[in-house]
Amino acid sequence: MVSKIIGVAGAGSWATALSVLLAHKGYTVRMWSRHAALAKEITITRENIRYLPGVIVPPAVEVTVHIEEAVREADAVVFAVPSHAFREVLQSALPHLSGTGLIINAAKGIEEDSLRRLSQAFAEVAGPQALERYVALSGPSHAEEVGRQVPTAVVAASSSIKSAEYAQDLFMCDNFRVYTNPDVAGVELGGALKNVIALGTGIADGLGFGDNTKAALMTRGLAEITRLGITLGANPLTFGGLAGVGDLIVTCTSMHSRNRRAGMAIGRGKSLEEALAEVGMVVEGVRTTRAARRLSELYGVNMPITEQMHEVLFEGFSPETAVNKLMTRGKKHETEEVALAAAALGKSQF
Ligand SMILES: NC(=O)C1=CN([C@@H]2O[C@H](COP(=O)(O)OP(=O)(O)OC[C@H]3O[C@@H](n4cnc5c(N)ncnc54)[C@H](O)[C@@H]3O)[C@@H](O)[C@H]2O)C=CC1
Ligand SMILES: O=C(CO)COP(=O)(O)O
Repeated sequence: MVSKIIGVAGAGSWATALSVLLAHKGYTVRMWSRHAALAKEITITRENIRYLPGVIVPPAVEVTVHIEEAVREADAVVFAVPSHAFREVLQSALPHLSGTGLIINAAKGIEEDSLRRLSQAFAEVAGPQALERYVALSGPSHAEEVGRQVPTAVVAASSSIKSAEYAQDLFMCDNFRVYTNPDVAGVELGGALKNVIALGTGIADGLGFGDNTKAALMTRGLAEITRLGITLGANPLTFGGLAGVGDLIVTCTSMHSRNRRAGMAIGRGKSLEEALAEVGMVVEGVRTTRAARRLSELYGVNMPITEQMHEVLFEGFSPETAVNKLMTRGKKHETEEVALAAAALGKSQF
């Protein structure tokens, strides 16, 4: 059974692409924008020119500035706001949500202060019993391509297989294939941590390095993502899936990636602030670099690329110095540290 009215919290590129997809599937979509001007513009022009130009927004997508209107009658609500806004937006929506509808979170990040994954933030706000209605939607899926109906595959993760399958049915269509996965931690960590590596590959591109460098960063990036993930209780197999290596590939190589584009600007000599202004949309990897570095320290997980990203973004080191430090680290055995993390599996308190 699928729902007829879907609320969407957010009106950026991902919220718009998902709203369009859901409208094409025949649902009524109620999208919430915090900006009245944007809501009005989309309603009149049927296009989100600022965030997703060139994609027609069907009449079945209604735009409102009142979150209660977007979620009140909804059978399921999709959250597609930046991860740092998720908790706050959820809190404002919560009193108006039905007690039974599905909550699908499409944001990719880790809370910077609490170090919580977004399902953990959700449980704190809505109560742990509500987690069975929570689904994390992740995987390689740039809004610009989903908006053009380019074939795309993603993953819906939930502790409840029923909820994951409900989300699968909700989104699945000829050009949007949805897999389910019970490993919420792995799916959330894969989706968040790949953004740090994408900033790094962007910097490498901006510096004028080649494909060898990119492949090295992606592969060793996946190794450190997997190490942290395993330590935090994720299933190692998830990192070989769509929310792991799949999203890492697309974000590190795509011209659409906001994280990669911000990295490229930094590699070409721009400051972080200049790079963020140039991209003009949320660059999740910046906050996630801080969170991931703190998690790596807290849990004693070696994450050299994340460490260097932190030095470049926040400690004033040059990208060239970071590359040099990574290349001249002590000799390593390729799989040793992942094996150690796997051996410690089950010991995490997080
Ligand atoms: N753009 C994409 O292709 C994809 C994005 N995502 C994830 O979706 C989330 C949203 O990303 P985008 O749509 O790209 O961002 P965006 O920058 O295109 O849009 C962000 C939207 O959130 C609103 N917003 C910003 N701060 C807010 C706050 N404090 N409270 C409420 N609303 C706020 C903005 O006004 C805007 O409407 C991120 O976590 C991102 O990683 C996931 C998959 C694909
Ligand atoms: O997560 C994404 C694609 O799967 C979007 O990545 P960016 O935020 O870097 O554009």
